[in-house]
Amino acid sequence: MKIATTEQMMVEISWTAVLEAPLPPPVPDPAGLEADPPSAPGPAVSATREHIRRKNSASLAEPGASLGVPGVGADDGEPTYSAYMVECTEEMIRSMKKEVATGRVEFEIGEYMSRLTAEIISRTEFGTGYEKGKQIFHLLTVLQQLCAQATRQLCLPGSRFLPSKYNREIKSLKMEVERLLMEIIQSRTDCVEIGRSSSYGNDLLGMLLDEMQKKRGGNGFSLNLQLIMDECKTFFFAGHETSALLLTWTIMLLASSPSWQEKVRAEVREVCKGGSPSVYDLSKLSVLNMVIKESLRLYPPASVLPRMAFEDIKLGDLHIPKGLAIWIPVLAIHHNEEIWGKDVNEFNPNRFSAQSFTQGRHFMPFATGPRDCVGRSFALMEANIILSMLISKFSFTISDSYRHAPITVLTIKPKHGVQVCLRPLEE
Ligand code: HEM
Repeated sequence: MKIATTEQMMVEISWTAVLEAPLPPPVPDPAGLEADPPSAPGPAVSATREHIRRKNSASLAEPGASLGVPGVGADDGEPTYSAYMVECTEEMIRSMKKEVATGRVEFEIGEYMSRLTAEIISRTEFGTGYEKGKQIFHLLTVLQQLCAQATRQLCLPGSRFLPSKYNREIKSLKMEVERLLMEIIQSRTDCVEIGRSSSYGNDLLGMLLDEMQKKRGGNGFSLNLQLIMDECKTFFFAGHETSALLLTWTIMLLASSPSWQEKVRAEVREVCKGGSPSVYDLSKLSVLNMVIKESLRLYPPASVLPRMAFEDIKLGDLHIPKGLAIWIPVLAIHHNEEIWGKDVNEFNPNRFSAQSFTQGRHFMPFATGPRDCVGRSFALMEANIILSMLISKFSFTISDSYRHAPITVLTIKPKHGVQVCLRPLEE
């Protein structure tokens, strides 16, 4: 038996052996691995995440919900996430068409996808307050870039407490973000307190506030505001860049592969008949779904998954001691020739066709187990809607200025962006 001894360092093990090892008992945590305790969400937050997971899965499974009806869902008249997605994509397509009309041909599509997914998550989280939401997310993006800089530098213990220019900048950005978030939260709670509204709203923030209130049994209202603010930030970080990257890489792959682009377009035309996609349509877009999966295999936005062993565990012939930090190398697993075959590095969506594909534990763009992605259905619905709308309005080819340079800093990004040439299609 091999013994992994060094704590807090990356373990070098045979991932194929681990993946083939029988799974330990499923309760309470299938792999005996869990995310760091400090990041574990509280009960109200977990309930909200579960609500989102169910709401998303239900809306994907529910046939007949027309996304074309502006802002209205199929069942209870509340605005649906999908309606926001269609609306925001229509706005982006209109602005792209205007630019094409002025003679512009080349677009750095990553920028557009990043703006679009930020717009969608801002609306989903903050509903009508999304203008302020966008402002918050802009500040969070700057904050994220600043923090990413720190990962590339050698940090001495305790250096984050020094009054350096860098630390002061981070502190003032954090304070500004929290001030804006507090303003939004305060105006919601005020509306309920003075009786102008009976609920905190149908958006993500409203759901969080409702859950917190329920947990307090409706008595008085002293919310854990820090928890709510942290959760708002988590959703933005977790659901913005990952989705933008999925879309950007998929467009790069389709722009480089005219035959797959044509296959997807033909399918979208047949299913959507020239209109906006409905939730019912999405489940029929099988070619597009295969393309999205292959894109997630080749460029999984989350390239590694950090875990910590909470107890001694045995995986195959490998002993993992309690407390060991483990990084699950998703990118390496998705590019393992033993698992995927000789064409592992090629774009071949056919490998995900119903006949040939068994998902197993080898395909994990959204992780697996109890801490998998709660936004999975949301992300897939968003990708299907945006790609089907874009592909029916434009044909795209990869530009000569594109330089293929994926870089990995937790997520996999195109270092120099993805430049594509757009040509509007006849309506
Ligand atoms: C293509 C898009 C996406 C990908 C590839 C992705 C991937 C992942 C992965 C791999 C994890 C697990 C991380 C870990 O355990 O270390 C995760 C967690 C999470 N994701 Fe996503 N995600 C995507 C989109 C979204 C969206 C759109 C949302 C929100 C609407 C979202 C919300 C979350 C949240 C809240 C968690 C933490 C769950 C928990 O800790 O219980 N994700 N995501």
